[in-house]
Amino acid sequence: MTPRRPRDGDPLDREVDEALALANESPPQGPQPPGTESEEDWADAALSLANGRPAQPTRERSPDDTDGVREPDDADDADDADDADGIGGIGGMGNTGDIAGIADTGDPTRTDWVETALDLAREAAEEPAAVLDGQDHVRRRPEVYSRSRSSGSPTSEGTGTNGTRSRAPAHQTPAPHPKRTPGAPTPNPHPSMNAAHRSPTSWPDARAIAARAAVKEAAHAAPVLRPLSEVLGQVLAAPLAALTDLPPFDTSAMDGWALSGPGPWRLPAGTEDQGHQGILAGHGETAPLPDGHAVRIATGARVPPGATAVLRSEYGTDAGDGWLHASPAHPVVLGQDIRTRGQECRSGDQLLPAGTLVTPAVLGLAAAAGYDELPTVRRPRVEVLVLGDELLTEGLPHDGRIRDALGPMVGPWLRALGAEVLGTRRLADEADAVYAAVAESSADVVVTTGGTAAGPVDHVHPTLRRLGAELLVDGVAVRPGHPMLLARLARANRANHASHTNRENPGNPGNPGSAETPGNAETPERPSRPARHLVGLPGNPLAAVSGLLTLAEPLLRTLTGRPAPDPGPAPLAEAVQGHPRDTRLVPVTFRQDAAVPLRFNGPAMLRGIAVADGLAVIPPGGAKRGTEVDVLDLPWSASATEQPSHADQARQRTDRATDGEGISPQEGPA
Ligand SMILES: Nc1nc2c(c(=O)[nH]1)N[C@H]1C(S)=C(S)[C@@H](COP(=O)(O)OP(=O)(O)OC[C@H]3O[C@@H](n4cnc5c(N)ncnc54)[C@H](O)[C@@H]3O)O[C@H]1N2
Ligand code: MOO
Repeated sequence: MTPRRPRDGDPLDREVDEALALANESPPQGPQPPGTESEEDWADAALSLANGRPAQPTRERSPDDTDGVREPDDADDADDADDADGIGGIGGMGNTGDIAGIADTGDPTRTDWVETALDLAREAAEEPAAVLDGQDHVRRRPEVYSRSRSSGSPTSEGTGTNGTRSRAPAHQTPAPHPKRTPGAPTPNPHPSMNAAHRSPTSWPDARAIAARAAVKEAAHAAPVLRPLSEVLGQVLAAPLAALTDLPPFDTSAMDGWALSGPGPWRLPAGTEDQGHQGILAGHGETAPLPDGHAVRIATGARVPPGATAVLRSEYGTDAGDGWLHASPAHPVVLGQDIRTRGQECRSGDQLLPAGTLVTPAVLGLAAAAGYDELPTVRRPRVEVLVLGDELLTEGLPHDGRIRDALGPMVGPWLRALGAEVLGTRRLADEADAVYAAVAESSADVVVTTGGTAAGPVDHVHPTLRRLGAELLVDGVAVRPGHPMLLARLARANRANHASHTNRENPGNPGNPGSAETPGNAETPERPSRPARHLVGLPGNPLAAVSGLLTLAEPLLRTLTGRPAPDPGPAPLAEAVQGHPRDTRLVPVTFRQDAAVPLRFNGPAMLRGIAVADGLAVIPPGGAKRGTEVDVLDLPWSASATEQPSHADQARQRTDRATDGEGISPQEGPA
């Protein structure tokens, strides 16, 4: 749907993109160009490469490699397979040991920029540079460029060998592009729809903007009181305070006898029969137990007044003579196996903070603590609009058409993030259809898929212009997913929007109607009531996942009242190549606490994310093996359902332990 053409953007981006597009299409030929002198020349280096002249230094060629073109069976191909676009970009960054046959050039800065240009080239390629054969073995398709590598790439953590650059830690704004003026302002986080060009927002900034975008709307949303059976997966709108002591009365922790004082103990007359049930759970208060007496009791039964301990049935002997004896191996300790009233909480104690995700365990605790209903944050209502004429909803791909992978995925993903999904609609690639669907949606958040780029049938931007939307994020410096966007829209108002219909000029993106410049289009509605938001996810499926985690997750987190997750750093099991300027999100799985990057991580692929535990945040420039990187949880991964953050939980666990809570020492191990 989106033709490859230079995007509107800063001239450097265009230059590089053009070079990279060429690099993927032109086999290298001819002599090598002279080495470039500085990082400033990196785009030129990319262009040189694109024009078929491998930049200095070159890969050391094996004796049988005479053509300079990498063939599938070139000596280093096997080791390099993971680096192929879409199949990894993993396992080589700054680690010459991973790459056989690469010369050490002694000019790391120079080589780095060549390297990064080549990485960009691979990333820009529509097809992965490796393919699967029928046996699921990765084979390399012939490369169209030669590459070089040096030891100590300066894109790696630290300063490399020349001390000129250091890797930005995760969650920090990436280092400015070398061609940007040092000290120049960072990209406007609220770029105008009319801006001459759109600078991508840094990935951490994009997440922060998305988290702040709906603060007002979240504050306006009144909590909803709902029965326990309906609130699983929602978020507590108020702290959960105990409505009762827990346990509400002194309770026997074991089946056995309630005792009073030291033994032996006299049993009630007529209880020699072992079938006698004694005090059962669920019974009201019983008569006081006199000193020196015992009575049979069941687990969970109310301990009679005067009882000083419970003796487990296996630790006592009823000889049938009316006396109970404790086994000498198990002397009775005062209070043993009695759960005292209020051991877990006193009425009024705060059990859980507002913002807690309602899990099955929370439902259980709430019920135990006396709740029939819970106050929860109103779930934001979300509508998913899937754009793309090429999409099929069933059967096998045919005639250039493919299955819609996002329709079945995005709604459930948003639901897992706490949204109420009103529905998923598939729309034709028609400007008016997209406009009408967005304009008339009653959802708090409209999530579109596809159509975010600048192709002839990419209708998201034109629709936002027609609606006078405010673009909060318009492109993010993240791979995949960089065309993602976040906009603020006025509330749907059918009468108002009807008057807008047919007034746009979708073919003229330079003539938009915008909140900032009314005049070319309708005067935008300025929201006097809570706004709604639109998240535009790119059409490439993994790029859409990137948009879900970058923009939808923080936006919905605010709207659902959840605390920010703790991404939890993990060491990388393998080096991961980075993008020179953008953050990369790479599916990973955990093995022995290390994040193992998964292959099949290309923008159009879901095979990696389908088996992933999370997405590793690879800072611009890449990350070496062993580097601690943040890993974003997927909404269904175990830690994502823990609320609040891991760190807070650990702190709370410590607090509880030091409060002496947990299993009472008297109760002993079960
Ligand atoms: N000239 C440029 N072209 C493109 C750029 C760019 O910077 N300059 N960026 C590329 C990137 S990166 C992405 S991502 C896509 C984003 O494009 P759109 O959001 O407009 O998405 P589409 O063009 O509609 O689709 C892209 C791709 O994804 C497939 N797709 C779309 N929807 C689905 C779906 N529901 N299920 C499965 N696959 C889907 C679609 O068929 C295309 O192959 O733009 C690039 N172009
Ligand atoms: O690679 Mo695009 O970044 O697929 O979003």
